[in-house]
Amino acid sequence: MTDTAMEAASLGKRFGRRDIWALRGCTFRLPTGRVCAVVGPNGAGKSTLLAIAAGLAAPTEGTIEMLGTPPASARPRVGFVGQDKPLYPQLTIAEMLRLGADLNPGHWDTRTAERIVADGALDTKARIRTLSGGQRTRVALAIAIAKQPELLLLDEPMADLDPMARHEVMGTLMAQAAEYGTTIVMSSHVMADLDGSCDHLLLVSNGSVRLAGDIDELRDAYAVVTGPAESGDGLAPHAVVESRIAGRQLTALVRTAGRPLPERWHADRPSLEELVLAHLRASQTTASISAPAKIEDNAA
Ligand SMILES: Nc1ncnc2c1ncn2[C@@H]1O[C@H](COP(=O)(O)OP(=O)(O)OP(=O)(O)O)[C@@H](O)[C@H]1O
Repeated sequence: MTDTAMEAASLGKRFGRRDIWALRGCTFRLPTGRVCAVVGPNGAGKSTLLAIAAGLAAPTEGTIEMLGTPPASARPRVGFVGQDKPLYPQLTIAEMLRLGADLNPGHWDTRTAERIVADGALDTKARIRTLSGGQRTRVALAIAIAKQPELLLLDEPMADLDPMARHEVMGTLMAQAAEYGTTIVMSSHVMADLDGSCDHLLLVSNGSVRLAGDIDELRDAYAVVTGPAESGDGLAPHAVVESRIAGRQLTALVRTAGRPLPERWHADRPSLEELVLAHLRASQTTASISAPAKIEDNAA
């Protein structure tokens, strides 16, 4: 047994021969038993990372291990739902679930699969090709979860779901994590889906990991500070990730790492969204970072 769900070292992926990298120099470690949000703008490299983790694409350079082994050998212990929700359109839902059972002998929980489908009020006689995007997502999730994986990789699982279905599916995922200790790694653009549900963050931008670690620890290590614009120099000992001036007031995200701030500054613990947005804006104007803003949870 390993306590590491996913570990990458200098991971890189280049598509084609052009010198354009979808991922480059990604080093991080994700412990088991966590619900990890993979966040980043369009084209950041999230899907590429999840496809490599699922064993569906090979890295160009560097290494990645899933549950202590290469992705291909971890596959029986990993459930993956990609953005395109690969299902057989000509099969009915019932036939699709039976196929899932046949492909996962000894690793299949029929009741869970049927419950997740029933929660969406789906008719199991309906053919996959007649389902909406959100209904397909539900069937794909039912299959991935019924496989009883140790690790679930989900690429934007909420994208096609309406707000009520989102809430309900997130509840199913959290129950799975709590009951079986399943590690969940999911990408999303919707911070509201992630805040309060995820306890670990992997922030990817331009193919690099900008921030990684336990969300509570990250929020403790940073502060949103406000104060008079002319006293901005007083922040100098701290790493300023991003700062903005509105009128006479300066607002900044700083990495305090527990060190006290000058008294004239008002400091608040950042929300997950504030942490993410400040790092993303800073990654687009790297000049505004006065010290390395990236902290690793536990760099290998
Ligand atoms: N099969 C491919 N061939 C060539 N380039 C690719 C391929 N797949 C991805 N890319 C490129 O790699 C980069 C990262 O893409 P990726 O799909 O991983 O981003 P993403 O973070 O998942 O984006 P989104 O949030 O829009 O889904 C993009 O520039 C994309 O154009």
